[in-house]
Amino acid sequence: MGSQARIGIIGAGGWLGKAFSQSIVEAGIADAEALTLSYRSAKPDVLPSATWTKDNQLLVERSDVVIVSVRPEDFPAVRVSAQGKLVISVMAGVTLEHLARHLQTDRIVRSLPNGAAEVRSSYTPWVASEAAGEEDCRIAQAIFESCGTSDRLATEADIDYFTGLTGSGPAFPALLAAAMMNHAVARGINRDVARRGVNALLVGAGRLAELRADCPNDLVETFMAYRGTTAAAMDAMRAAGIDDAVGRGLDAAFRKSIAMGHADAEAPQPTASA
Ligand SMILES: NC(=O)C1=CN([C@@H]2O[C@H](COP(=O)(O)OP(=O)(O)OC[C@H]3O[C@@H](n4cnc5c(N)ncnc54)[C@H](O)[C@@H]3O)[C@@H](O)[C@H]2O)C=CC1
Ligand SMILES: O=C(O)[C@@H]1CCC=N1
Repeated sequence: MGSQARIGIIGAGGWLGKAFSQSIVEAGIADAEALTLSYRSAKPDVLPSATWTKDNQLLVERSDVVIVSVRPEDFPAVRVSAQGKLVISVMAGVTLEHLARHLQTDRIVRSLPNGAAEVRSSYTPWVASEAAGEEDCRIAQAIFESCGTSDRLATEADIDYFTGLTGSGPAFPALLAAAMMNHAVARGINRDVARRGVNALLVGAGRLAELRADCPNDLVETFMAYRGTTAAAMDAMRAAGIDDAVGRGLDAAFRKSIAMGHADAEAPQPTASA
């Protein structure tokens, strides 16, 4: 398919759809002219030389690869036949089996990027259906790596697990940062100063992790070794159950992803295409 791959993105006006459409062009996987992008209400004002449409069946017909990037609850209303096409889903909880049945193709890649795709720093795990060939997997991986890093996983259950671990993952440092900011403000620290300080440490911690490429446990141990303020804080956080809280959160995300897949299986079959 090379640089002239014809790629369609259903839901290209959204957070991930917009990020992928831009990163695909930036990485030279497809020219903007080879992209067909769909939206539901207002036409986005990015990539003006791509073809923008509200007609998802037209999008499929104009594309060799179709990326589905609508919210899971909006997927049943996407009534298209993608027979013979490679479909790449980024939707949480929608199984390979449901994708194949609903979109009428057996060439499927199910993936789970994260919101850092917007800054080309997603981590995107993925699995492929049996009928997806080597070239299908190659282009899928190139698309994922246009906005970060990626790994092919062994099983679909692993995708359900990674949905919480890395798909939802950027929310968790944000949750920690929000708790820190709330604590600072409750102590009477000026809100803007607290926001700048906490945002800066979030970015700094990310850059440190990128530079050192350590296992997170090693970074924690480096701080613990001072036996100073940081160790006092982390000992107190662990005693309060931070490891247990994180484990419970990841288990809840895994269960939710599996439950979304079961809800799909029980959903009524689509009756029409286009
Ligand atoms: N945002 C995130 O951090 C992550 C999201 N995901 C998954 O990616 C998918 C998209 O998520 P976001 O981009 O965050 O959601 P979003 O709500 O920003 O984007 C979805 C877009 O799809 C459009 N849409 C809905 N039905 C449509 C239709 N029939 N035709 C054309 N466009 C339609 C909506 O108007 C919206 O612009 C979801 O399924 C989500 O589970 C996966 C990993 C991370
Ligand atoms: O919360 C969600 O369902 C989506 C999938 C992973 C991140 N956002």
